Amino acid sequence: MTMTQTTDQQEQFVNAPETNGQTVTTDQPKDELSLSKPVVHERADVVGNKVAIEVKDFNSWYGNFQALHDISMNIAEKCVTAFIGPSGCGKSTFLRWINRMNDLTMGARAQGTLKLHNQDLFAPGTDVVDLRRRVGMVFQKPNPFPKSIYANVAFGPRLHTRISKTDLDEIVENSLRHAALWDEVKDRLKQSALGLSGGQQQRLCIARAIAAEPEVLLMDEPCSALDPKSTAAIEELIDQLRKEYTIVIVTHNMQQAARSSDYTAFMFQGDLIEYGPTRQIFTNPENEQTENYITGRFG
Ligand SMILES: Nc1ncnc2c1ncn2[C@@H]1O[C@H](COP(=O)(O)OP(=O)(O)OP(=O)(O)O)[C@@H](O)[C@H]1O
Repeated sequence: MTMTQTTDQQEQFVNAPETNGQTVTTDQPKDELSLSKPVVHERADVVGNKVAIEVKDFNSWYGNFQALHDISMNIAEKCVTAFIGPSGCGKSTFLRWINRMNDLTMGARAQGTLKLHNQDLFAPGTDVVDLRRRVGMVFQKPNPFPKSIYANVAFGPRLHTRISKTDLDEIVENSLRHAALWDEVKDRLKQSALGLSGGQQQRLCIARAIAAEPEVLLMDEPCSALDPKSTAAIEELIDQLRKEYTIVIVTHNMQQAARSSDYTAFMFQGDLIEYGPTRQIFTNPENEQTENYITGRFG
């Protein structure tokens, strides 16, 4: 993997990239919607919040195909940041670098700066297993292990620490409570997680991520496989979790982004087009592409 190290410190402002000569051309066709210039935010979208994740001049490729172009942004601590944009624009690719899941993808490589709480995620010697504990991930399709409900939640703590049964019981209960699932499963902790409904399985996956005491929770379309009631439960949960965790969510659901997030990033064909407070993006976007997308004119 090629990484360019930079020594830049955290900046208390957000930069969306310009389409200057640095942007590498992809083989992806760009239609007329991409012709308007990406907005440059000069300042302050996360002012008032600490920066959890710092991204600077971040590029990513799959083989020769460039999937991300010069992404520069700060992601606020203990806030919800939503990534929106049409299919294939690079949302998941970006998310999967934050805990280096893309290390596992053949041909994936990245260049640029990505820091979590000022720690370079690509610095030599980075403990990727620990990074994935610090940056938990919840996927589109609930993916509980074929184990008991208890064992699913206990999995991370057992992996990372030597822990007594009493302490583990406490972590399991707390995590399930945090994930708003305890009352529904407390009498069947030893039963298979696969017997839970889809919505319950997704909350179990969130409990499993929380049990490892992460700093960041990544959620890649966490509700797209769920019914409206389960979706509402997850959104309510996100609202609770934002008090303790930095949450980065990818969603195709505009209402969900508008309801659940503090900041929204709009991406198109690998570029970060616009980024700012969710209210501003949804009520007064600066870029016509953003407006076209959120009003459903494409995507
Ligand atoms: N493993 C891979 N190998 C090659 N190309 C890939 C791979 N994964 C993604 N891509 C390409 O990278 C680009 C960005 O994909 P990505 O999945 O990040 O988009 P996305 O915005 O999350 O899309 P969606 O909303 O459909 O999930 C797409 O053109 C996609 O085809």
